[in-house]
Amino acid sequence: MKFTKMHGLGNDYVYVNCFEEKVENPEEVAVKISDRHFGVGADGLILICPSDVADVRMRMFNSDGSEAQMCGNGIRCVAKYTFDHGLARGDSEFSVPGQETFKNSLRVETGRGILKLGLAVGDDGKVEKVCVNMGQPILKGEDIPVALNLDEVIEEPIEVEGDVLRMTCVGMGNPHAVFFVDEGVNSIVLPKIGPKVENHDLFPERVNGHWVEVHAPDEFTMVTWERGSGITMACGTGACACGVAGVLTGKTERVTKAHLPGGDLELNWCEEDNCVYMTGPATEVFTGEWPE
Ligand SMILES: N[C@H](CCC[C@H](N)C(=O)O)C(=O)O
Repeated sequence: MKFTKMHGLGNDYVYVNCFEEKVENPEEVAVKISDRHFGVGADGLILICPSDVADVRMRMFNSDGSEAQMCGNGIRCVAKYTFDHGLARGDSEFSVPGQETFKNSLRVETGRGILKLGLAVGDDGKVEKVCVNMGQPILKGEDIPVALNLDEVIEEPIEVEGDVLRMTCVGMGNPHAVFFVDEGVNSIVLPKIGPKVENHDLFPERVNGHWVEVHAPDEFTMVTWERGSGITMACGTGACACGVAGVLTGKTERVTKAHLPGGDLELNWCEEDNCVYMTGPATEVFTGEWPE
């Protein structure tokens, strides 16, 4: 099975072009291929598949084999692969309301519907940066899902490891729990608190956890414990959830820069269409053959 290793800010996945390859049991392949000692090494597996309703379809599997509805860093790499490898032409325009316009765009079918994205193409004709319309944030507790009968989950108390933390929950197709910390994100012991949050009883489908330090109304730093993958260098859907949580809690504005361990993402929760726009890089590292 041919694969391409790509990453978005160090959130790295093994990508398989399913226009050419067939992956029988992606859940099992994801676990084996993600192993950083006995496999290729990645945060998971992403399949780029034909679609009847968009240019391509993305299926995303965490390193524990669980399938997720969306992946922000992943969809930027799917767009880059699709354009660079000629799976689709991407020759229609894309614009962020009141902001920049991209002359190349693609539509990707995901677990949360069809998402549109703009491509910034370099002089070499390859995609360098992608602006994704990530859709509208999901705020109602039961839709995120989190077992709280609330229309919005903002700074709600949750007991973790004997401590009471204040949690803001946002869905981006997948579930996110956001914790604002005053003492700085370097104080967070992710291997200890991450799994407790991921598997907390309040989350029927588990959850991605993020700890956020706000520096200014337009800038924050975040660290992540991902559902199904643990600590990652970046989480695109998570960054969007943190950007939305910042507005809901009055801690940040709608346009923010997120600093993640692997680099920065530009976020804009657009008032005009209530959609979250995320802009960041996508990188192709190497290709290879997986023996099975
Ligand atoms: N672990 C996530 C999927 C990957 C999300 C992340 N890598 C991103 O860039 O959005 C989940 O199970 O919901």
